[in-house]
Amino acid sequence: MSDAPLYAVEAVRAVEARATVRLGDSALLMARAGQAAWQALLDRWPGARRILVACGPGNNGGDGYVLARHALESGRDVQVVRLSDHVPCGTLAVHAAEHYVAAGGSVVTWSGALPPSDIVVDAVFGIGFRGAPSDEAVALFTAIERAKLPVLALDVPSGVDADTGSVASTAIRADATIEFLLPKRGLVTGAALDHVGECLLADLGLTQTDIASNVPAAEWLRTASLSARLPRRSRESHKGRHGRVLCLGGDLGHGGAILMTAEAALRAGAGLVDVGTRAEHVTAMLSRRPEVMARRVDADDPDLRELLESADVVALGPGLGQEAWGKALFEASLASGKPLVLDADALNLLAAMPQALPAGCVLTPHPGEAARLLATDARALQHDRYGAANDLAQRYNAVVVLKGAGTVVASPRATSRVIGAGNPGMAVGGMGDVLTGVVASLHAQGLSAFDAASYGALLHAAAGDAAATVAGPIGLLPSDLMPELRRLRNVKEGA
Ligand SMILES: NC(=O)C1=CN([C@@H]2O[C@H](COP(=O)(O)OP(=O)(O)OC[C@H]3O[C@@H](n4cnc5c(N)ncnc54)[C@H](O)[C@@H]3O)[C@@H](O)[C@H]2O)[C@@H](O)CC1
Ligand SMILES: [K+]
Repeated sequence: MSDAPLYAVEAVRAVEARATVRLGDSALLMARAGQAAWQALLDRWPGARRILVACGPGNNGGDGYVLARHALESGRDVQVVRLSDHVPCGTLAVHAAEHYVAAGGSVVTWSGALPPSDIVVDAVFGIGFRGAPSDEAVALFTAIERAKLPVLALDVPSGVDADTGSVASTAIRADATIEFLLPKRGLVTGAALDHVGECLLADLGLTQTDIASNVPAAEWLRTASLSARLPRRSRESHKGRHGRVLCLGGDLGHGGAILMTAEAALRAGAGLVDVGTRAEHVTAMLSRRPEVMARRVDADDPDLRELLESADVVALGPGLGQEAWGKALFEASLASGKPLVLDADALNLLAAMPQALPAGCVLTPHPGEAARLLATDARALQHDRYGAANDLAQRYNAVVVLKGAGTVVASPRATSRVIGAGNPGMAVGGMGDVLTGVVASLHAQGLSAFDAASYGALLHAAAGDAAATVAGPIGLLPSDLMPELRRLRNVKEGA
């Protein structure tokens, strides 16, 4: 799969309105949605005989009634279940329900137990879902989950906010979700990823004119497009042409962090990599990775100034600590005016001492660090990852890589990007140190801060996916990514 534009719900509604006018029939999109969903169900679960369709009150429920009618007309045993207050409202949903009943379909009000079935179709809420589900809806969602049947969600798994990716306390977990019209940005990041299952798209016959002026809210980056985005090398190149990265960090007890950053910078193609760290770590680093130029640095050290001067990009933060030594390195780096990639304790120091950053900086916070920078809490921040990443990018006039499932990369001046790769095995200490090195490396090799952050995050996630294929995601180590970074960095465009 290649990169794809993603849309906000407001844009989806505008496009729907334009397509409806063009088609001259307000019911046609719903008819196509229900038909496409029925076809998707047949393709994936051809043996399903007993089909349970949970229908809500809005047009998502309307899509469910259309699917139910197709299933009925195909000779399946169909049951629509709805909550007592989920009587269809709105002309389209009312007509779809009437049509289903006229074809001989039955509807039962949910009484606390699910009728026997082979598959559940979730048509309770779509893009119109807001707030929290009622107690009755929570009980229905819980019963569906406990039934352990395959679930096909129509447009959006009910309980998920298609705009922000925020998930209600209880929400449908689908095996597959068939989105209608356009892919929605909320379904590819954060907690939503645990609910969508396989994502399918039915564009319902949209034309480019329907989409027209609706700009995408985000761009979804996929591994397949990675090789085309990375800098190439000419045959007559030399080490001075591929950027010099200075990695600063590794306070006592944390020397491994900055070594992983440095090694990742090399594996991602930087020509020269220096490390400024504690004297105690230098010998160990040189014996483990002699290609790294490791030196002791201290505050007000002429060596530190010299290192900063010769660097193209500074990777600052892994294992830095927040004591006097770390603070001195942090302050010297900011004063140098060099482009910085700030991670870990460099972000914590920035949160404690907010200040303007030099041009071309990248921040790589996990949700906890981002929450500290925005003076909020991580749970609240996770309810709107796009909003949080954008707020940070504006506040610091820097590129922001908000890590976590569906990493969001925001720039103060461009449409956000979301990483469509990565796996839960990457949730382990040290992965962020590797990411910092990769981003700094690509930045030093000439990519802009935004491209280095985006394609660096994609390269890192793709390397994590490749490494996880060896023996599964659990137990994956950051060092396992190193050979994969190298391999992916050398994949030829189009290969
Ligand atoms: N927008 C489009 O482009 C198209 C939309 N279609 C379908 O229509 C859906 C959107 O329809 P609607 O705008 O009617 O919205 P939904 O059907 O998603 O949900 C809105 C209904 O749910 C209720 N509701 C929302 N949050 C609730 C909560 N927390 N507790 C209880 N009730 C709640 C609302 O009061 C309203 O009755 C799409 O997701 C899609 O499935 C399709 O028919 C085809 C085209
Ligand atoms: K749904």
